[in-house]
Amino acid sequence: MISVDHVTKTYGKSNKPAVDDLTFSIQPGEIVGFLGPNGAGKTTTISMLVGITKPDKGKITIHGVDVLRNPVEAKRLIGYVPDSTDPFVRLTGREYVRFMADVYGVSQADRDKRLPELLRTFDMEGAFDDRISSYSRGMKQKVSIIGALIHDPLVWMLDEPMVGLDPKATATLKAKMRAHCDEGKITFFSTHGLDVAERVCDRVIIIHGGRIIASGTVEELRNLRGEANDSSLEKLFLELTNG
Ligand SMILES: Nc1ncnc2c1ncn2[C@@H]1O[C@H](COP(=O)(O)OP(=O)(O)OP(=O)(O)O)[C@@H](O)[C@H]1O
Repeated sequence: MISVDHVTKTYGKSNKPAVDDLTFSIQPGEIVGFLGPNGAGKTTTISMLVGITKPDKGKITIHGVDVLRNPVEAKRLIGYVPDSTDPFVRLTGREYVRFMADVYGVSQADRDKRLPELLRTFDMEGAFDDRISSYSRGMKQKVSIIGALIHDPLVWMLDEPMVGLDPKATATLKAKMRAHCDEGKITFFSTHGLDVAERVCDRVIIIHGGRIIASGTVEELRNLRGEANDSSLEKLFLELTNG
């Protein structure tokens, strides 16, 4: 389970928190979509969940491990796809994934087992020895995903993972997310793709101005708004975020 308990973060001298008293939990087996307009606080939240950004207040635990007190143990549980792979452009795809496998202490046997399958499913066999700087946006995203999954983490934290992916890769990722969570594991991902969120998520959390404004299944959000059964997540989202 992921537990986020009254977490607040204000950057620098800003007088407005980027994330303001956030509380939510995610249960094993759930795919949870994190939605919100630009600047709502999604990346800041994910960055705190993976232990990169330190909250000013509050507590985050991943399967009972406190992200601030036991950062290394917490990071072992997480596969993180950041919203940018830019720092790694000088490496080849293979060097980057090897680096990630080294960081997480993945055995050679596990690499040999997982890597061919990941390369095949994301169609990256041909370009794996090219430099990341030569990759398209979608190929960068795929290599970032492969690097995040090479240690077979229990919890996937994906910051806008579908950006740049073609329809086949998007479908592949969605299927992998479902299979992962059907084993009782967790996927938490941010997205602006409301159609994708509606189809793949067990639950969505909507953040606006650093605060959660809605959380639940699409069905529950419809009931909350008194909407008809065929009301889309896009319609609900626009209504909720327009005040
Ligand atoms: N490093 C930073 N320093 C100062 N302010 C920041 C920093 N990162 C984010 N912010 C501010 O915090 C707020 C939340 O930003 P964040 O990137 O978390 O939003 P987001 O929901 O991920 O947005 P988007 O959908 O555009 O990616 C914004 O007002 C942003 O300007």
